[in-house]
Amino acid sequence: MNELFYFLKRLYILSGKILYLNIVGMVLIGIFEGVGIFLLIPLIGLTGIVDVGYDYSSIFWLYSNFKEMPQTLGLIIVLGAYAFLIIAQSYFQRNQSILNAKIQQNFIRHLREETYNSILKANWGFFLKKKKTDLLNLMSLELNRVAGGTTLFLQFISSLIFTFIQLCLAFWLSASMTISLIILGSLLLIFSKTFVKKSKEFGEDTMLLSKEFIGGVTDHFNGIKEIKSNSLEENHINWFHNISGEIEKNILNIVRLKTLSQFVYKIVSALLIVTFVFVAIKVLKTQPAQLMLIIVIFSRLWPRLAGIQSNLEQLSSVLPSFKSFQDLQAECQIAKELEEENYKKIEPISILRGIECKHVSFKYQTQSNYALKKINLYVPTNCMTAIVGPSGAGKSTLIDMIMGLNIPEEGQVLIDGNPLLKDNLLSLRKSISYVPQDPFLFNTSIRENMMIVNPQATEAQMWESLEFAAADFVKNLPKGLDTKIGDRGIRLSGGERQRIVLARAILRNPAVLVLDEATSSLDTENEAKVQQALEQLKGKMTIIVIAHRLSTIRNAEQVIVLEEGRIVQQGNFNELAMDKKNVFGKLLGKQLEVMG
Ligand SMILES: Nc1ncnc2c1ncn2[C@@H]1O[C@H](COP(=O)(O)OP(=O)(O)OP(=O)(O)O)[C@@H](O)[C@H]1O
Repeated sequence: MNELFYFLKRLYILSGKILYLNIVGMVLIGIFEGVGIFLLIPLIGLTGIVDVGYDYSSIFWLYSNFKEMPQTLGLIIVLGAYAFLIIAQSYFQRNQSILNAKIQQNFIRHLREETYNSILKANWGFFLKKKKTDLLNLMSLELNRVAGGTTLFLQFISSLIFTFIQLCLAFWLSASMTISLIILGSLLLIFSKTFVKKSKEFGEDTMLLSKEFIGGVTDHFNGIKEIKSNSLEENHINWFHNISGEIEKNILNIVRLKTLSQFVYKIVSALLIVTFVFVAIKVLKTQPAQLMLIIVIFSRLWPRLAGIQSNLEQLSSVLPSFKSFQDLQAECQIAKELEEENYKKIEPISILRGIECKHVSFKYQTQSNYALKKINLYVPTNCMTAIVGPSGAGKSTLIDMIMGLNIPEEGQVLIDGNPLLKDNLLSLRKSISYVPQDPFLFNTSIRENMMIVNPQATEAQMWESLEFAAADFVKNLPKGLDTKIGDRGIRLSGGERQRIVLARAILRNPAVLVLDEATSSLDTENEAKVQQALEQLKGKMTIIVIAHRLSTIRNAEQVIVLEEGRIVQQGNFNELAMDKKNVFGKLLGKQLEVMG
């Protein structure tokens, strides 16, 4: 129940006054409904049309006045009063529904924004641990379940208030009968405990299944090319068939449980009512009018109690979703890169001398071996530094370390001699443009993709960057900069995508340009063009390049050679190339062999 109280607290903080207003509305509706029901029988009785066989003077002060009135007038007044109560109740009910929706939507919007913000503001370590599709599932399906849970929760409060008011009125009419009713109601709620527990278990299953479903389907659609080209459709269709079956089974289990609890609940209530009526007539010698009241009390209160019990079950099945939000928020809090108020003040850092790694070691949480071991490295400002080495040597890990994504386990990263800490981490990233091997483009126009990094960029600046990145093919597209490029830029070739992302990186005019295999998909001609462009940047920008194709780094002022997480060589391209026996010489030798 912890998570429920946590969300109740959040609901209270976020809704404030509106929640009080809603509760007042609930109380009013409860009173109108209660009064309406309890007045109906005695009021009709006092008009004399029906003999209820009971004198209500003791409880209804109006009774004696009405007795003197002509029957028709009395009836009109009584029915008018009843109609007024119904109208007032419906009016408040409508407003309360709107208030409920406002509270629910406000809460969900905050929860959605708050979770999204805290996810985006978490550090890189958080994303290395998390499955993206789990986050997607949480932000879509689970959020909807939490939204449903908030509605249930408000309904639950409303049922409790209604029950309380009805019980007060019933108590006023007959204390002994109401006490017996409360005892019976409590017995029923205790008996519902097993159902509530089982509902929670099914709720957990629902959450796991939807996680698996979203994860699987997203993976399949992301890898659709591999699926189609390797004829893997059958495997995936089978997987989908199985998970759909499990989802169906889970839903049916929930419905079975819900209907079973309702079924048992109704039978037990009927038996209790029968016993209660028997005891009321035979033991307590209750009068017929009071018996009528008992039936009214039962008929109104029992469905509400059944509602509370079913609300409890449904709420329990949503609790796992509440809990996963609570856990995620706690995880994000731990992984937070910077305090909220400092986010707005981030300015790009100016690096005057260079970035240094001093005795840096790093290990991924899931690995037993160190990905980087005792790295000592200096990246001078406005020079080109290349990082080379065999696959898995730790090149990308090192770049992620320099960008402040990976935090060293030992050693330090220094910017102009100052340690890279939480305070200057985001400022450093503001001055970096990073181009990965598999560049990411948004499903929109080239123009919008470029403006994401620099919303103030002029058309001329955009063309200049595109030209710089040898992406002048954009000129020949029928819609030029306004060409829509599809999901992740699917309507462009790999090389075209790389050039646009490179142009985008340049448009940001960064102090540091990081290229991780950023020209691997380019043909020789375009690669040469990019080489020339990078050459122009030398002396104006710090460039860090990872490249398997060693021709790309021919002009680098410094080459760092990594092997199994260690720097094994360091120096200028030509110097390193001379020694044919070392790692760099061998890498170069192999590439020349392949090229013939
Ligand atoms: N997210 C991760 N979680 C766990 N281990 C990782 C992760 N990323 C990389 N590694 C491991 O760290 C080591 C270095 O990987 P890294 O990607 O830095 O190598 P690389 O030199 O860039 O390789 P490549 O040239 O193939 O891209 C490898 O052993 C790899 O398996």
